[in-house]
Amino acid sequence: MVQSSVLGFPRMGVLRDLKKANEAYWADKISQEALLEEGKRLRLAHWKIQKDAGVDIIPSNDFAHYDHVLDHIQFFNAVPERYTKQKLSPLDEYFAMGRGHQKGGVDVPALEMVKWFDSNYHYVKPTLQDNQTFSLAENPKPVREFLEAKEAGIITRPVLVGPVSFLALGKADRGSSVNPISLLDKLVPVYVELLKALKAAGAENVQIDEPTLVFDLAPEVKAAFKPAYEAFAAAGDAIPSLVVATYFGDIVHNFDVLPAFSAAKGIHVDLVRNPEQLEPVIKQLGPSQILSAGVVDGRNIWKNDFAKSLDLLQTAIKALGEDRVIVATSSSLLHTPHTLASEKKLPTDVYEWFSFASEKVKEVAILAKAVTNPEAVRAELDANAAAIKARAESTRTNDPKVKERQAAVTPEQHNRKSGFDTRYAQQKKHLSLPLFPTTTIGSFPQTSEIRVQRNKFTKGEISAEEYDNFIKKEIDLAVSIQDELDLDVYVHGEPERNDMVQYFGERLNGYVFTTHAWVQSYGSRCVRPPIIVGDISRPAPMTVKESKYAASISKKPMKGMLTGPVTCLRWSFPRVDVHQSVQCQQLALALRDEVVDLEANGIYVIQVDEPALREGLPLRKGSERDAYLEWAVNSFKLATAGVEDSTQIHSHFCYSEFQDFFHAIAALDADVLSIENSKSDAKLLKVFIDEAYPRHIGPGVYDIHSPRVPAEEEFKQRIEEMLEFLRPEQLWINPDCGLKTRKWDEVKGALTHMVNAAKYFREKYANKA
Ligand SMILES: CN1c2c(nc(N)[nH]c2=O)NC[C@@H]1CNc1ccc(C(=O)N[C@@H](CCC(=O)N[C@@H](CCC(=O)N[C@@H](CCC(=O)O)C(=O)O)C(=O)O)C(=O)O)cc1
Ligand SMILES: N[C@@H](CCS)C(=O)O
Ligand SMILES: [Zn+2]
Repeated sequence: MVQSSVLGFPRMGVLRDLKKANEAYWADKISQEALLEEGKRLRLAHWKIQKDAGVDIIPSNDFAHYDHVLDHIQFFNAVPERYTKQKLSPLDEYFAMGRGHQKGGVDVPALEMVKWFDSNYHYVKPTLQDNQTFSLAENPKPVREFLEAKEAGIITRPVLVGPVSFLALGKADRGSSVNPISLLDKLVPVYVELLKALKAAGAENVQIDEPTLVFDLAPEVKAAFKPAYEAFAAAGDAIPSLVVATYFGDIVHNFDVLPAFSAAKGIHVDLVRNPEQLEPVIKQLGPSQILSAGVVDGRNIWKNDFAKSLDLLQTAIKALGEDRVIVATSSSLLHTPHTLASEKKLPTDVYEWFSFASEKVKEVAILAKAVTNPEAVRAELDANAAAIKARAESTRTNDPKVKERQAAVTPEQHNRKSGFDTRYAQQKKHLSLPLFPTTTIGSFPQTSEIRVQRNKFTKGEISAEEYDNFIKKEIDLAVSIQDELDLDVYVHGEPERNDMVQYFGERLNGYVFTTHAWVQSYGSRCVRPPIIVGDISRPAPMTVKESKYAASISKKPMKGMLTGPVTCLRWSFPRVDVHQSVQCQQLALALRDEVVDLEANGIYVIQVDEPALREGLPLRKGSERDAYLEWAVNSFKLATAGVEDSTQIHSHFCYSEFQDFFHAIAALDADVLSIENSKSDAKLLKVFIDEAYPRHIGPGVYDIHSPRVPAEEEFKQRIEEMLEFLRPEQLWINPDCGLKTRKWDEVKGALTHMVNAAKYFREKYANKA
C-alpha cells in the first residue's frame, strides 16, 4: 500500500493563535502554564486535521513555540552560558535566545537569526563554543510531544534536524573559532540517546532532516554524514527507523554521500523543485529502501496538479513497487497558510486554484489512494482536473499591454545617467548631509492603535478620509520624534502599510489577497503574502501621497520608501505558469513609474528595499545562480534608474552574508546600501575594502528584532569596529532593519544612543580633519 506523509504542519493555528499566546505571555498577560497549554491544544488540533484527512504518517516535534532549530539548541543543551547563567525558567531561557531578555536585572541579547534556506522563514543559528559540550535535556521535547500524540491515539513520526545539518547551519560564537562540524563526535552520541528514548516511547520511525544536502558542501561537512549515520546504524533496533529528508533542491550532486544512509529506511526528496532527480535517486536507493516522493508543494499555494504528480508517482512505483513509495509534501508545510476555508473574500474562480496546508494534507492522502486505485477517488481527481484546466484557460492571467511594455524595454533604461562620483557630487550639494549621516530603514512602530484603525477602515467602520487623517497624524508624530532625535535623513514611518509587500500587492493589478493566509516569518511574526495570479501593472501611484505629505512637514530630507521588484516577487506567492524573471520585470516597470513619480513630487532620497535578493539566490553555485542574478539585478536597475543624478537611491538588505554575491550587490549601483550587521562579525565588512566598494554603506548598528535597548557605549564600539573596514566618508549610521515591531520607548531609547554615538564620531573625525 502506498502511504501518505506530511513533513511538518504550520504552527500558528487557524487565527494565529500561537502568535497571540506567545505575545500575551511576553506581555505578562498570561501565565507560563496557559501558554504551554495553548501549545498543546494547537499540536493536538494539527495532528487531528492530518488524521481526519487520512494522512498515514503524521509528524510530531514539528511544532515550536519560537523556532524548531532553537528547540534543538535547548534539548541538546547547547545553550550558551550567557543564558544558562541567568537561571531563567527553561521557557524564558528559550525565548531569551530567540528574542533577547531585558527584564528583572537580566540583560542578554538574542542569538543570531537567519533565513531558512531560500524561504522567508528565519531560524535561530546554533552558536557554538570552542569547548562546546552537548547532553540531552531531561524529558526532551521530541519524546514529550510523541507521547502527547500517542496519548491522543495518534502514532506520529517525530521530526529532527539531523546532526550534520544542525552543525552546518550553526556558527562559532563570538570569541570562539570552532568549526561547528568538528563537534560531530560530541553531538552524535546525544542524538543516539534521543533516538533510543524515542524508540522506548514507542516511535517506530523518525524523519531526520538533512536539508544541507541540497547545498554544495564543504568537504568536511560532506565527510561528516558517514560517521554520523554509521553511529545510528550501529544502534540497530535500539533506535527507530530513519527517513532522511531533503528539500528545496536536488541531491544528485551529493550522491556520493548516499552510502552513508544505507541503513536508513528511506530517503525523502523534493520533486516539486527538482522532478528530474526522481529517476537518478531511484537508481541510488538500496534494495529495500523507501522513496518518500515530495510531490505536494510545501512552499506555494497552488492546487496540486494531480495528473502531473501521478505521473511521477507511477514512475516511482514502477521502479520500486507500492510498498517502497510514500507520497509526501515536498517540504514541511510551515511555509503555507493554515487553511483556505478561512478565505471568504477571494474571487470564486480563483479560490478553486488554491490549496493551503489543511487542503494539501488532503491532497497527499488522495494521491496516495489515486496512484493505485484511481476509481476510489474519481470525484476528487475529476474536480482537480477541472480546476487545473480552468486556471490554464483563465483570462485573468494575460494583459497584452503589460507584454507590449516589456517587449519595449531597452538596455539603456537599466542605467543611471552618470557614474557615482558625478551623482554623489550633485547629491552632496542637494542634500547637505553631515559626516556619518544617521537614518532609519523606514518603518516605525506599528502600534496596536494603527492596526486597529486599519482594521476599522478595511471593515468600512471608518471612512477613507478618517483613515487618511489618522495616518497623517501618525506621520506628524514620526516627523516630530525624528526632529527630537536629530536624525539626518527622515522617513515617514510607513504607518499606512500593513506589510512591505502586501501593501504594494494590494495596489497592483495582477494580484489577489487573502484575509487569513498567514505564514510564520520568525518567532511570533507572520506575513500574509499576496498572490500573483496575472500580469502585473500599476494603475495609480502607490506611495506618493504619504511621502509628499511627510516631506512637506519635514525640515530634513525625507526618504521615499519602496519595496523592490525582487522582494515583491519573493515575498508574494508567485505564479508557476510564467518564469519568475518575467514577473519580476513587470514589478520593476511598475516600481519605476513610482520612483519617477516620487522624484517629481519632491522626494530626492528614495530607498528601494531588496531584503529578499539574497534569499532568492539559487542554493547552489552555477549557471542557475548566474541567470538569477542577471535578471534580479536588472530588475532593480530598471526600477531605479529613471531618476536624475541628484536623487539619491538607497537600498536595504537585512542580512550580512555578501561574500558569495558581492558583485551583484555592487552591480545594483545604489548610492547608499544599508545592511544588517549588528549581530554578525564586523569582519564581514572586509569584503567592501577588498573589492574597493566605492559607494556608501550603512551596516546596521543594532538588532531591531529584540526589545533590548543597547547602551551608547555598545553603539560606539560597533561603529569603531566598522571603521576598521569602511572609510569614514562612506559610513552611514542606521539600525539593522525597520522598527515596526518595536515599541516607541524602545525606539526612542535606542535611536537616542545611536545618534549620540554618530555625533561622537562626527566630532572625532571633524577634529582630525
Ligand atoms: C522585513 N521582514 C519581512 C519579511 N517578509 C515580509 N513580507 N515583510 C517583512 O517585513 N521577511 C523578512 C522580515 C521578517 N520580519 C517581519 C517583521 C515583522 C512582521 C510583522 O510584524 N508581522 C505582523 C503582521 C503585519 C501585518 O500584516 N499587519 C496587518 C494586520 C494586523 C493585524 O493583525 N490585524 C488584526 C486586527 C487589528 C488588531 O486588533 O490588532 C487582525 O487582522 O486580526 C496590518 O497592520 O494591517 C505580525 O503581527 O506578525 C513580519 C515579518
Ligand atoms: N522599509 C522596510 C524594510 C524592512 S526589510 C522597513 O523599514 O520595515
Ligand atoms: Zn530589513
